[in-house]
Amino acid sequence: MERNGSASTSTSSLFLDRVGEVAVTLDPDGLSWKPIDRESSGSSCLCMNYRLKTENRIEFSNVYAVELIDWGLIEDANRNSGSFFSGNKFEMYRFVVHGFHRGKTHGSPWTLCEYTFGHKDMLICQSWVEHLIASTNNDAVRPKSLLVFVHPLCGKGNGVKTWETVAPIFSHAKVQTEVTVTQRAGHAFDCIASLSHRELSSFDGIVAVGGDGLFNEVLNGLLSSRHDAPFPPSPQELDNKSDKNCQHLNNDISRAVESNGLGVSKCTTNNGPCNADEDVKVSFPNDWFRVGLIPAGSTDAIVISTTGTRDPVTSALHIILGKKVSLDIAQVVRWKTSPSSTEVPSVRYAASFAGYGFYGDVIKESEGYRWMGPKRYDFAGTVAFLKHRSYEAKVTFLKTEEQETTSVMILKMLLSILQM
Ligand SMILES: Nc1ncnc2c1ncn2[C@@H]1O[C@H](COP(=O)(O)OP(=O)(O)OP(=O)(O)O)[C@@H](O)[C@H]1O
Repeated sequence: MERNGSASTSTSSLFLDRVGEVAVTLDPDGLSWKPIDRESSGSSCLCMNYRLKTENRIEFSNVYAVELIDWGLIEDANRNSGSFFSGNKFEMYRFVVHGFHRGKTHGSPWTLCEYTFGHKDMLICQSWVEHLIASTNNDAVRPKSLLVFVHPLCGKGNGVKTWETVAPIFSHAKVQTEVTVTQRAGHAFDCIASLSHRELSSFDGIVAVGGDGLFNEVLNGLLSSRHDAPFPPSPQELDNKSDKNCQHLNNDISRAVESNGLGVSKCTTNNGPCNADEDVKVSFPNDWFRVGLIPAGSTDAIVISTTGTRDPVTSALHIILGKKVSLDIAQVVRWKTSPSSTEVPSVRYAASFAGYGFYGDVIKESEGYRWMGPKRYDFAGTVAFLKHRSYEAKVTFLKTEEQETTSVMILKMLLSILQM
């Protein structure tokens, strides 16, 4: 690798698979190469008097892995033409730059690409790999170890196949994955809920390969015992208190959330959580643990509202690059029905929607028709509709301390429309 005039740029002559010999240049933002056509120069191969053809380039922000691979073949674009590439000269040390092309708009899928470079000197290949890894790796944001749950029956039954398609992307990027193929509904929930804080903190995140239902299990498994915020006031409390008292209640809740330290894991280092078992407590939300979703379900509403496309490769790349997107989570609390009951309320979390009444019936009904694939929702919806049940609900809400926000105004308008 030769340094050019500028300290931040280096150039070497390497071989690029299916192209031939190229002059490769590394700059602060990416890697470019220009084919070297020695034949047309009519000079010896020691001379760098080459003709420049079209230039090619990949930005580091579009590289997800760089790997040194075995000694092996590099093909010339023109391998039957009897050019400088012949016989054993095809064999050399090689490294691969794994990248991708981003879609032009949000919601277009990202497509994979890879470039295999070679050189007869292994040290030169090694030096390129080291430089490229140093330029592309952002240890602070990329996950290193992930727990993966695959739902084999999701969508059209392609969960395992979907994982097999994206698994090589994780392995090229040296992201370790511990994979569980679910055996039953609730399997992922049970596994995650039963992990100790220490076990959970040994992973950078959890990935669901499936649909919204599996993601929901992952979310609930994570939050069921680790989101220790106080409960919102019960309907009874709301009924019994005046508006003013409710305001106090609301303030109490906010204070309790703050004093619980919600939002920070209690023991963290710059690189994430520390590992002294008794001191580790993983609580949510926090800014290091990730939850990812590789779409393979029937509706994939969560993926559509995040990456914008139902493409497993695009989601895998977002996860590997450590891309973050905030997701609103609703906490749904079902209160005890008898005033004397000492049972704690049952709590669930929802990421895409929480349904009561008709929606609940549709989902329950649709489970029996899973063999229909996504069409089961239309069928179950029609059946639930024809049953013509009615559902009772009362909606109450607390005002925030600030003046009424637009959303509260809209909610009020909606409520008054419903009451008409
Ligand atoms: N091995 C399994 N066998 C049966 N049910 C499972 C299994 N693993 C997970 N489940 C349950 O199946 C439900 C639906 O799964 P998932 O959301 O992955 O697929 P989907 O229903 O096809 O997609 P979507 O939710 O996007 O419509 C989940 O709520 C989950 O609890």
